Amino acid sequence: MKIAVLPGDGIGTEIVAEATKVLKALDLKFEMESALVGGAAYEAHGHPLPESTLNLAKNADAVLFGAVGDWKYDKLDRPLRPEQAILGLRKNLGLFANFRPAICYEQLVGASSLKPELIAGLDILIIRELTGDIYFGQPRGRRVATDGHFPSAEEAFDTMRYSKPEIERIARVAFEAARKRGKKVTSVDKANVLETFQFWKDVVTEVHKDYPDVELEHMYVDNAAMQLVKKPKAFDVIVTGNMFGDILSDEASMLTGSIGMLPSASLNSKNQGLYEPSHGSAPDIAGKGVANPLATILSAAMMLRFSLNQEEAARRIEAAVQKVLAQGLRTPDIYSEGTTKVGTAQMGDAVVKALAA
Ligand SMILES: NC(=O)C1=CN([C@@H]2O[C@H](COP(=O)(O)OP(=O)(O)OC[C@H]3O[C@@H](n4cnc5c(N)ncnc54)[C@H](O)[C@@H]3O)[C@@H](O)[C@H]2O)C=CC1
Ligand SMILES: CC(C)CC(=O)C(=O)O
Ligand SMILES: [Mg+2]
Repeated sequence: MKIAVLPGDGIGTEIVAEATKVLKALDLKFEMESALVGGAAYEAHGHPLPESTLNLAKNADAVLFGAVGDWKYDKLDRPLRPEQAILGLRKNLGLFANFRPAICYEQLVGASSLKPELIAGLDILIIRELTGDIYFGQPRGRRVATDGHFPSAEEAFDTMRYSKPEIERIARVAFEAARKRGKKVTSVDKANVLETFQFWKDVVTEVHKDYPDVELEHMYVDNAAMQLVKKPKAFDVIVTGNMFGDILSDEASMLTGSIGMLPSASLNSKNQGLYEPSHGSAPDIAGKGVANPLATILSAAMMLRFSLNQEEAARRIEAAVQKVLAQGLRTPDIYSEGTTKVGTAQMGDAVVKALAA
C-alpha cells in the first residue's frame, strides 16, 4: 500500500506533518512518498502540478493532501497558479465525489458561533460534485463585449454545465450514502434561475425513483445557506454541484466549531481517493504553528476507511481526536475559556499519545 503525501503551501506543510505523524504511530504496513505541489512545486519546477507529482498520485493507493495557494501567486497566468494543482488532481484522477462530513463533537459545542442547542449532536454530510460545473466548464476567458449593457466593454465569462451522467453518478452516491444514515437527501440547486440546475433537479428526481426508501427534498441554494444556520440538524445528506458545495461546506464548517475541523474525501469510481482538509493554505497564519491539524488528521482517518480498508485504524484516530478534545486541548481557532491553548505540533503529539493510551 502506498500513500502519496502532498503537503503543498502555507499551513499545508504544518498540518500534513501532524497527520503523517499520526499515521506512522499506527504501525501499519504502508509506504509514504512525498512530492511538491502548488506554489512549492511552481518554485522548484515551474509548474504547480509537475508530471512526477501527478504520476505519484495516480500510482498511489491514496493521496494525502494539505492545501495550495498564496496571495503572491495571484498575478500568475491561471494555468500556473497553485490552485490549478488541486483542480488538476481532481480532474486527472476522476475524483468526482467529494464527501465533507460536518460533525459537531460534543466537546466543541461551545466553540461554534451558533447557539449550542442548534448544533449539539449535529452530523450532516455534504456530498459535492467535484469535477464539473462552472469550475471546469469551457469556454471561459476575457473578451470585448458585443452586446449587453455595455457593448464594446471588456468582459469576462465562465461556463456552467453538467452532463446527465455526471449528475446521475453523484446523485447515486448521495442516495447510497443516505441509505446508510438518516435516509434523507437534500438536493441543492438554483433551478429557478439556471438551466444547468433545472437539469440537475430533473435528473436527481429521476435517479430518486431507484431509491424509494430515501426521502428527497429540493432546496434553492440561497435558502439552503440560510437553513444551514437556522436549523442545521434538519439536514442529513446534502448533494450539490461543485461551486455551491464549495461555498456551503465552508459555511457548514462553522457549525462544527471551525473550518480546521472539517475533513474531506474525494473519491473516484474505483474508490481511489484524495484526502484533504476542506480549508485552504491560510497564508494569514502560515508559519506560526497555530493551525488546527485535526481536519487533516480526520481526513487521514477517512483515507484509512475508504481507500486502505483499515476501518479499525480509522476509528482509533477518530477516538483519539475526541480524547484530546475531552482533555481540553484546543488550537486557537477552537479555543474557549477554561480550555488549554496548544499549537499545531502539540495537538498532533497529543493525538499520537491518545492513540497509545
Ligand atoms: N484545497 C485547497 O488547496 C484550497 C486552497 N485555497 C487557497 O488557500 C489560500 C487562502 O484562501 P482563504 O480564502 O483565505 O481560505 P482558507 O481556508 O485558507 O482560510 C480562511 C480562514 O480560515 C482560517 N483557517 C483555515 N484553515 C485553518 C486551520 N486549519 N486552523 C485554523 N484556522 C484556519 C484561516 O486562517 C483564514 O482566516 C488561497 O490561495 C486559496 O485559493 C482555498 C481553499 C482550498
Ligand atoms: C481551489 C479551490 C477550488 C479549492 C476549494 O476551495 C475547495 O475545494 O474547497
Ligand atoms: Mg473551498
